[in-house]
Amino acid sequence: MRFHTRKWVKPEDLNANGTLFGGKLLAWIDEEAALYSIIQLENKKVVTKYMSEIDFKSSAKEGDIVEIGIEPVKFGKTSLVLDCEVRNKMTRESIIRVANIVMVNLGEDGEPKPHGKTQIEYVKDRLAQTGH
Ligand SMILES: CCCCCCCCCCCCCCCC(=O)SCCNC(=O)CCNC(=O)[C@H](O)C(C)(C)COP(=O)(O)OP(=O)(O)OC[C@H]1O[C@@H](n2cnc3c(N)ncnc32)[C@H](O)[C@@H]1OP(=O)(O)O
Repeated sequence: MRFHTRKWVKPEDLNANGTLFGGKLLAWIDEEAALYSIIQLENKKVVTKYMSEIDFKSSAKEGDIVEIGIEPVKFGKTSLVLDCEVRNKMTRESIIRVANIVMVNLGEDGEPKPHGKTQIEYVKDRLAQTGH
């Protein structure tokens, strides 16, 4: 799994217990999954359809740096299924794992639309194909 994004845990991200608020972490995961899908599917109309069991394994505290990892599990017809893990950058301890996040590719009408993708694509290869 590649850990693309880092976040710094700030005072506004904390719960009453003084640790990272779970809802904030889920918002970061949702945004990461959406951005990953937008880039892979080359469409900005992508929505989150489903998230599997959410397992908070450990917490993070103010000042910690967490990193968000994501990898595709399956390219469906209109969907892209992702696996996501967030871990503490210093200790590498896993904080949360969401094994199945289903993102759906939409057309202009807001209905699911086949994305035509079957595997990960890298931006550098896309640029090479267009002669950049
Ligand atoms: C470069 C440009 C920059 C642009 C800069 C943009 C910036 C961007 C910033 C970030 C942005 C953040 C964005 C966050 C993302 C949201 O927060 S999205 C908001 C929350 N989500 C929603 O509102 C979605 C509400 N749900 C719906 O609208 C409808 O359920 C949907 C998604 C259109 C799907 O409709 P449906 O009738 O269920 O469709 P259906 O054809 O049955 O299924 C579609 C696919 O989903 C799968 N599926 C359906 N139900 C399930 C289920 N329960 N479990 C598993 N899979 C399922 C199906 O198997 C199917 O997959 P495929 O076999 O085709 O691959």
